[in-house]
Amino acid sequence: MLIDQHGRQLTYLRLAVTDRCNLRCRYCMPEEGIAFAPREALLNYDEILFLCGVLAEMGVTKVRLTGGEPLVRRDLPVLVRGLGELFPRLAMTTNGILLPRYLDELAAAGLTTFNISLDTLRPERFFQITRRDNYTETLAALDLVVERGYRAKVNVVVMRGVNDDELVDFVELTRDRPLDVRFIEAMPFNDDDGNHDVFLSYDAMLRQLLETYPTLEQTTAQGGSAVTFAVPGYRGKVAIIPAYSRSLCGSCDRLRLTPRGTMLNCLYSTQGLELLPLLRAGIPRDELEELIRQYVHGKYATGQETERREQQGNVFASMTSIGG
Ligand SMILES: Nc1nc2c(ncn2[C@@H]2O[C@H](COP(=O)(O)OP(=O)(O)OP(=O)(O)O)[C@@H](O)[C@H]2O)c(=O)[nH]1
Ligand SMILES: C[S@@+](CC[C@H](N)C(=O)[O-])C[C@H]1O[C@@H](n2cnc3c(N)ncnc32)[C@H](O)[C@@H]1O
Ligand code: SF4
Ligand code: SF4
Repeated sequence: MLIDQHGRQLTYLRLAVTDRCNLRCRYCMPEEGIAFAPREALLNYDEILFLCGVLAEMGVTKVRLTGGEPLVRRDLPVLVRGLGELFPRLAMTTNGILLPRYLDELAAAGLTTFNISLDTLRPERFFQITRRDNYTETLAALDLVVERGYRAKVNVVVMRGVNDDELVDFVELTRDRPLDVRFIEAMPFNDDDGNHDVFLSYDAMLRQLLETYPTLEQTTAQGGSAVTFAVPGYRGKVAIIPAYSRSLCGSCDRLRLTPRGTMLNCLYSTQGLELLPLLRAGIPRDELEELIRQYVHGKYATGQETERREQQGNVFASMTSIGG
């Protein structure tokens, strides 16, 4: 089992398979992109599956594919088939653009839970936020996933003065559809990303929701990445993710693997365990397991503590290097 020094068991791996993306969301990546990893700097599928086999034996039961945009990595369904043999729970976070093309193959491989990122329901605003013109495709992906009966969540990064006038429109999506709409705090990850300027806190979002929906009920105890609510009578749920406030760290069960093969024990970690060179040097499995065990054990109590102890200046050019 993977247990940290605070007694939390880590059972959930967020696997970022690429740092590339077909969008350029302003809160995530600079317009010109970043210095993307060349192919040889990425973990290949054999390496990913080997590592995942080790982690499955150490108690990881759930994997979420993320990125960058996971669906731009070539032959992704091949990887998903391999992961499907290792883990009972497989999920993906995606911008949806390529999802209709791969949905059947992914579902056959065991992937039936999709978090789709969509920050606005207005086409012209979609272009302003993502710098690309794919509103129709993203919406079509969401419709398709719901129509096929798969579990779907909609991720909305809320930005003050940009899309914070759309919270009610998003909640209304849950009236007749079994969707979770999740409002996410915009997380600053370096000094230049502009996310401080548009930040709207968990508390401010909740206040805004209660003005229109005074009967909003909290439906979960705190846990996972979100606090979940429901409007009585609506089919779906509404949630808020305190990505920056970090109020849910006490029950954190997450471990991350970056596209370049670095293990991170927190979203706010910058000094991870670099596994790619170790794998390529042929590290014996028992030594690898011991290193992972020690690294996980050192996980700090909160994201704030991780940030305080580890971050030195602008380390990440983009959220795509971490996977969110
Ligand atoms: N602070 C913090 N934020 C997180 C963490 N995991 C996810 N988030 C935030 O939540 C956003 C949405 O994450 P998703 O990729 O949809 O995954 P998830 O919320 O873990 O999804 P579930 O498995 O459905 O709970 C991310 O972009 C982050 O901003 C976490 O461990 N810590
Ligand atoms: C990095 S993306 C990768 C997966 C996929 N490309 C997508 O957008 O769904 C994962 C999640 O992180 C969120 N995200 C990216 N940058 C963020 C930021 N600065 N603050 C909060 N969430 C962010 C995205 O909205 C998305 O829901
Ligand atoms: S949030 Fe997702 S879709 Fe948007 S740029 Fe980042 S990786 Fe791409
Ligand atoms: S900030 Fe770090 S410790 Fe807190 S929930 Fe996120 S990954 Fe876990």
